[in-house]
This record gives sequence, structure tokens and C-alpha cells, in this order.
Amino acid sequence: MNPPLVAADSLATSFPSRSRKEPSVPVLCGISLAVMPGEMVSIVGPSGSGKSTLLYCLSGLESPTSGMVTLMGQDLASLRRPRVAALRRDHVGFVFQQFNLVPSLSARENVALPARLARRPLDAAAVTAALASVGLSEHGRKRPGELSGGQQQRVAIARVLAHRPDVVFADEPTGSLDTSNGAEVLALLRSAAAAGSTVVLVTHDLEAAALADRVLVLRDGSIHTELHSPTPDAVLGAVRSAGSALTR
Ligand SMILES: Nc1ncnc2c1ncn2[C@@H]1O[C@H](COP(=O)(O)OP(=O)(O)OP(=O)(O)O)[C@@H](O)[C@H]1O
Repeated sequence: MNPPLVAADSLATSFPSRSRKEPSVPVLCGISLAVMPGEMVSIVGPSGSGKSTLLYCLSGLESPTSGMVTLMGQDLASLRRPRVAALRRDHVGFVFQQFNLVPSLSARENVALPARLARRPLDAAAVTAALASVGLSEHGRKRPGELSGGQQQRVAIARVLAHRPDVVFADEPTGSLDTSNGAEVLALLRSAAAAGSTVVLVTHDLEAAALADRVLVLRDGSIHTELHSPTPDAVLGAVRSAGSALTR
């Protein structure tokens, strides 16, 4: 069996409390998981349960307080920061709720930007194909401000897809979109997984979560439930259970 592309072992992290006298606040409490090549995994849970923090730790954007994260089989704690950045640059794509496009660049230039920054040539045909795959062939010359929110998110996805990353981390990618644009963005992420990318998705949208092969439900920084081949109803039930447990 292939090794996981993303894995955590007893991952824990905490943030300093506001007052120095108080202990730091635990946010992730001993999370272990493994995401296999080509798998799509959703992370859901009540607000504040640690979903985004987990995504940032798994992608090396944040360092955990303890435990181990491996990305592409490499123990992130054993690597120097530039090496972690290079690992992300070469193997990882990110999709965020707020699109994170460069406003002064056209859609085409935004798609080509990561390759330019990595000094890796990306030919014009690859940019054209990426924009076509998200239905934006006619909009390549427009700047983000001239595009709708849904179109901007599709540019962000084209930017990821153009580089065929091994792993895609998506943090609430449909959070700023209406239902129909959200569904298109999710279908693109699902097809990225079908094409071989591993996808880790944080979402509040339970229908979206159920598109994944597996759903992890977080509660208070721990994995409360794990669902395989989930249905929206099963995700809803698990999240309700996690949420109600939180308020007890
Ligand atoms: N940089 C930080 N410094 C201090 N506390 C933080 C920091 N980042 C997150 N937290 C705290 O960690 C907890 C988990 O935050 P996180 O954003 O991971 O939760 P979440 O499940 O993604 O929430 P939401 O669904 O509302 O986006 C929250 O209580 C939050 O206030």
C-alpha cells in the first residue's frame, strides 16, 4: 500500500492565553490521521473546534506544539523553514475562502504566478487549459475586480489545477459563494481528486463535506467521529452530536 501523503501523529497545539498568568489554550488535542494518495477528506465541526488550525498544521503553515506532521512522507519538524516552503511550493495547492488573488494581475497572470515565483516555466497553453477547465476561457484578461466572486474562486482553482499539485488544501472554499457557484467549485475539487490529487477540505457545508471519501468531525480539537462513504444525513447527525456535546 502507498504511504499517506498527509499524516499527523498525536498532533497538539495551543495558543498563548491573553493574560500571561493563565495557561495557554489548547486548540488541537492529540490528533492522528492519514490521508492516502487521491483521497478526498473533509473536516467539519462546530465553530472554534480547530478545523482551520488543523489544516494549517497539516500544510506546514503553522507549527504544532507537539506531535508529528508528515507531508509527502517528510516529517515537517525535521525540515528547515525554506525546505517546508519549497515542499509546499512544489507539491501543494491552496484554495481559501477569500480567493487570495493578486488584484493588479489578470486572471491569466494569477494562474501563472506560482510558476513564475518558483522560476518554473508554465506555458501559455497550460494556463489556457486551466482557465478552460474552470469555464473561464473568455475571462483570462480580466482582473479579479472585474470578475464575480464565483469566477474569482474558479481562477483560484485554475491556479491550483495548472500546477497539478499532489495535495490540495481548501479552507472554506465555498464560504463566500452562492449555492450554484459553490457547487461548481466543489465539483472542480472533486474532479481534482479523481485526477489523482489528494484533497483536504475544511467546510461548514455538510452537503459539500459528504462529497468526500471520508469525513472527520472535530469537537474541541479532537476527532469526534470519522465517517466513511458519508451521506449528508450522516454528516449532519455527526455534527449535531459533536455540537450538542460541546454545549453540555
Ligand atoms: N493565532 C491564534 N491565536 C490565538 N488563538 C487562536 C489562533 N488561531 C485560532 N485560535 C483559536 O483556536 C480555536 C480554533 O480556531 P480555528 O479557526 O481553528 O477553528 P475553526 O473550527 O476553523 O472555526 P470556524 O469554523 O469558526 O472557522 C479558536 O478558539 C480560535 O480562537
